[in-house]
Amino acid sequence: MHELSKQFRFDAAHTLHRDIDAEPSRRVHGHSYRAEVVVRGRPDPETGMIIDLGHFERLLEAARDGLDHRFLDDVPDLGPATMENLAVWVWRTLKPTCAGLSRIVIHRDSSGEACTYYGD
Ligand SMILES: Nc1nc2c(c(=O)[nH]1)N=C([C@H](O)[C@H](O)COP(=O)(O)OP(=O)(O)OP(=O)(O)O)CN2
Ligand SMILES: [Zn+2]
Repeated sequence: MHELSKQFRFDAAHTLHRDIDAEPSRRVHGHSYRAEVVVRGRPDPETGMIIDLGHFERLLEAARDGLDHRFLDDVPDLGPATMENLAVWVWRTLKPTCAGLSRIVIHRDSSGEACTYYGD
């Protein structure tokens, strides 16, 4: 069994209601994110690939389009724009087209934070 991964970056703004550092979090502010998408499977014996990385990149474009340079508070079905919810949103967006989807990791590199979602 193999795992193959590809990443995309997006920059987005949001507000967040929380009980610590509440005031700056409630103001509109932005983050740079890196999303890592992992698929799991056996390479096709003829192609030697789980999925061609060119196809993989095109599938990921749908998720990137929905998040990059967006106000995340307005993204349908996201809920509070936490890394947890972003991971679920990317999973739900890719699941119908991305066979063998195994996990989504949302990174915020500037602060050394990451959240991983393995599906339900
Ligand atoms: N469990 C989670 N907790 C928090 C999340 C999250 O996604 N999941 N997100 C936030 C906020 O986005 C908040 O803006 C982060 O604030 P803070 O950690 O104070 O960091 P900075 O805004 O200073 O980070 P930079 O990216 O370096 O500007 C809070 N909690
Ligand atoms: Zn934030």
